[in-house]
Amino acid sequence: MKNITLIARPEAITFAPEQTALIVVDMQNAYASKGGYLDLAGFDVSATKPVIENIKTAVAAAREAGIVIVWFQNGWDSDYVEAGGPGSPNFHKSNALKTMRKQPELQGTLLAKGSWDYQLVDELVPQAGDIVLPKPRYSGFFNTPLDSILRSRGIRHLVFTGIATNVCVESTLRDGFFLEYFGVVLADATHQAGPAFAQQAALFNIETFFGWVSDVGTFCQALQPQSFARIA
Ligand SMILES: NC(=O)N/C=C\C(=O)O
Repeated sequence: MKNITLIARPEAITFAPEQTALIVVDMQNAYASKGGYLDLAGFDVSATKPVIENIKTAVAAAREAGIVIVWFQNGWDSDYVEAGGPGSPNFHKSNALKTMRKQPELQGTLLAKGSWDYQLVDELVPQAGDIVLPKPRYSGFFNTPLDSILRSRGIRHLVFTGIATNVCVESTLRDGFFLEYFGVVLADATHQAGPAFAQQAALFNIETFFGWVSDVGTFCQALQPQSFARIA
């Protein structure tokens, strides 16, 4: 297949579709829906609808171009054994766990496997051939088979979408950088947890130190000739 050149910041990046994965990070009700974990913990999720739509567009374009789609779901068993106890920093820093300690009636609901909160939003549905991976911490590389799955397919480029830009997207892209993956974020297919400056800071860090930043329209445009070539 022909290489694709994506216009991005700080410069364009070229990749082969068969060596690329589109990573959709944690598009669960917890992170994108009213009544989900972030909302209950006091984070603003009012602007996530366009992000969901943009991810849908990016996923469709990537699939058409032969790019593998990896969906992450963040969370733990409903007894929170996988979340770690007081000996884990996650126990102290996870705002989901903290929210449930403050509001014990929520215990067993936030980010618990099998719950509505854990489910991907209704608008985003993995298809046969996609890879769906649970993850127990912010980085998608930690305690998951992601690295071996990517290596076994010769994948070297990762295009990131999802929530939250400044937490799980950035953590996964950074870990990927250390493992020699090229990471690109589609900015309008991501949303931060926290104030707008958290989004700007994450994107600044990524484009300056760890990877590249582009957007969904530019990504689709870059893939389009590929799609036409495949159809013709
Ligand atoms: N998916 C994420 O970026 N998660 C951010 C915070 C959390 O899970 O507590």
